[in-house]
Amino acid sequence: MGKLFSKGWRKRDARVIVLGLDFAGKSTLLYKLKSGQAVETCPTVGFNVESLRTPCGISFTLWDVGGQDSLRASWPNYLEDINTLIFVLDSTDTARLAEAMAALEEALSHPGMAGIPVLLLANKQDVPGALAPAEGNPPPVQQQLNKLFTAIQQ
Ligand SMILES: Nc1nc2c(ncn2[C@@H]2O[C@H](COP(=O)(O)OP(=O)(O)OP(=O)(O)O)[C@@H](O)[C@H]2O)c(=O)[nH]1
Ligand SMILES: [Mg+2]
Repeated sequence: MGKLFSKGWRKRDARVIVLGLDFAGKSTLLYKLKSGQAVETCPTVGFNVESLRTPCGISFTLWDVGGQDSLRASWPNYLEDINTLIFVLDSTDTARLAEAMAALEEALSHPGMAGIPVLLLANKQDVPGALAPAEGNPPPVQQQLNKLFTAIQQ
């Protein structure tokens, strides 16, 4: 341990990346976690980043990356050396569910994602008509995920 410190080693905060299609609610989540309040957002061009600390004292850096179609080509750049991926899904946007799953699949195929925990956040559950996590038989989101994880394991 002494050797590590003498070489200038320092524990860095966990790096958490938030991805998802445009309008999914990523920036809203970031600023809600940062300030505890709902803030008005604009579409993100590039990224927003904030340092956060959990109530039990764990520090982490949350990177919120723009989700517009034209920005998704840059996502791989954010997936190097990360600790967790949060993928935000707009549960009201059934028309783009397949597109969201394809974007998640693409992100998961990045070599840096091997062994990295992923949280899929089904956002906007307050909106009437939002896809519920257990809706349908099997639920549409679960169905898409099953397909996705089967494809990844092959
Ligand atoms: N009803 C409801 N609206 C939400 C929720 N989360 C976000 N929104 C709204 O969804 C819209 C888009 O939110 P953003 O946080 O800007 O979306 P984003 O994922 O950052 O979008 P990009 O930056 O374009 O990738 C805004 O009008 C938010 O107020 C939620 O949980 N419920
Ligand atoms: Mg945003």
